[in-house]
Amino acid sequence: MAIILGADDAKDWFYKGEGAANLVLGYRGSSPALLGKVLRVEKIPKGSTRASECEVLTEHEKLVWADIGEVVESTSKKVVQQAFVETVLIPLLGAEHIDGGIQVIVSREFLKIIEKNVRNKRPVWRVEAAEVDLLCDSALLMSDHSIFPDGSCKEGSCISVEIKPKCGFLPYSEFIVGANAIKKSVTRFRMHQFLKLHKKEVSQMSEYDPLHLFSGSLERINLAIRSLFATPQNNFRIFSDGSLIYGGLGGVMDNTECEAKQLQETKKAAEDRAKFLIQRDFGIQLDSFLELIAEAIFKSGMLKQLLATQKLDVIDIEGAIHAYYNVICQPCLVCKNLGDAALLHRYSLLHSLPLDESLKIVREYLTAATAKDCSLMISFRPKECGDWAANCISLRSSNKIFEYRAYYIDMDMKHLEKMVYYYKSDPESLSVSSIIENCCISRNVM
Ligand SMILES: O=P(O)(O)O[C@@H]1[C@@H](OP(=O)(O)O)[C@H](OP(=O)(O)O)[C@H](O)[C@H](OP(=O)(O)O)[C@H]1OP(=O)(O)O
Ligand SMILES: Nc1ncnc2c1ncn2[C@@H]1O[C@H](COP(=O)(O)OP(=O)(O)OP(=O)(O)O)[C@@H](O)[C@H]1O
Ligand SMILES: [Zn+2]
Repeated sequence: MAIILGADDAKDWFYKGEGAANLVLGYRGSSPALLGKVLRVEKIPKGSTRASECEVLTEHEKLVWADIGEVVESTSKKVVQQAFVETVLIPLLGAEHIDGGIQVIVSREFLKIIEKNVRNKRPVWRVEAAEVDLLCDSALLMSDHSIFPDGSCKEGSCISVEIKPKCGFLPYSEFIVGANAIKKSVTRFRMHQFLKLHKKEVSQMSEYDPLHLFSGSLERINLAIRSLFATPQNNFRIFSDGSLIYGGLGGVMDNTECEAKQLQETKKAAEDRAKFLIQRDFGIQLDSFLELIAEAIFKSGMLKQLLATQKLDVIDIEGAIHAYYNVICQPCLVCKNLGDAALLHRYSLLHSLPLDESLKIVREYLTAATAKDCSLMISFRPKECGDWAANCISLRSSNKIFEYRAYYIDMDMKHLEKMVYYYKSDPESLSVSSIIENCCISRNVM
């Protein structure tokens, strides 16, 4: 029977977290069909007039995603998203770690009450940026990946982590112009860190280096996990029995308006609490827990598949943007403003590609963009007895065995029109990072 959530159901849902585009709610009611589930509700930027419920694929997007079948004719964005996961992502990432979820019907009254109930739990900057999209008539119901699903997890025995790994490789495209060559040696994540610091969105640079996490080397993965713990920002969270115990709720942990001392104290308190719960529930030290996470990432092979999907972005946005203009059949605004004849010649090769090749470049660029922005959730519980299974890890440092479950979350299809934003947002972070980097090199402080 189809699940329909109305006004009376709203009290059973509580704020669990959010990203830029969705609000995620946990369930505390008594319906067996909803226990252990989360509800992912779409948001809309404040002041936006876009009726997201009605917005399906544009004519150009239909061309790009023609391979995903009749769904391109669908009148529901949700159906298209589901088909994107099934037809595009599962073949690339494997079905084992993907939970597509199901769409459930939600009434406008339900959404209105939810919006009101969760407002004071949300970070202020998220409230100012976006609100629940009241025009949406459905939401995504999926398993809560911060807990084990079978209910056999006794209280205090499940600890999970969420990691947003971001882009794990350096681009090497021939279409990257000389002035942007820094992209080939400094990760996009690091450049964004400079930009975020400059804009005061974070109070310090992250120590995390995606190249370590994606390296395939257990030693470097360990290093990456330690850095994520040291500077979690919006890239790392820890949950105990589904409740957040470490990392920022709904956004970055840093609050740059806080006094540095206060920030340090808050961080230290969260760190102490995480250490305490890990010791109490798993009987291991923080160091061993971080090692457990690294082992699970290494063993699952998830980042290998994720990296391969990210690398579908072969020619970088500096190449793909020209294919985008081919797809939308408009004069290329990049080439239009270019005075360099050699560059114009290089890009003219892209403009002379047949349409199906341009479509492929754009489709793969957008697929890679999803893979660069998704997260992993890995939950752990001690394995007390029973058979050794493939998803078990024997922790050398503590002589204990743990079971893990790992999932990708946030697999949303990126809009075609975002290609222009990707192209335009590049120079901003490039200019900030190269200025700061040059300045640091000359002062020898890097
Ligand atoms: O552009 P990026 O790399 O900063 O990624 C955006 C993320 O910023 P981040 O750097 O992870 O803090 C951003 O995350 P936050 O809002 O910063 O938590 C979103 O995930 C955004 O995706 P969308 O707008 O929901 O489609 C992300 O946009 P996409 O680039 O993935 O489209
Ligand atoms: N299936 C799940 N189980 C448990 N928690 C979840 C699940 N899905 C999402 N969450 C929590 O909700 C938060 C927001 O979800 P999600 O990343 O899907 O939002 P988003 O708006 O699409 O993110 P982004 O900013 O990357 O676009 C996550 O960071 C995570 O903490
Ligand atoms: Zn062009």
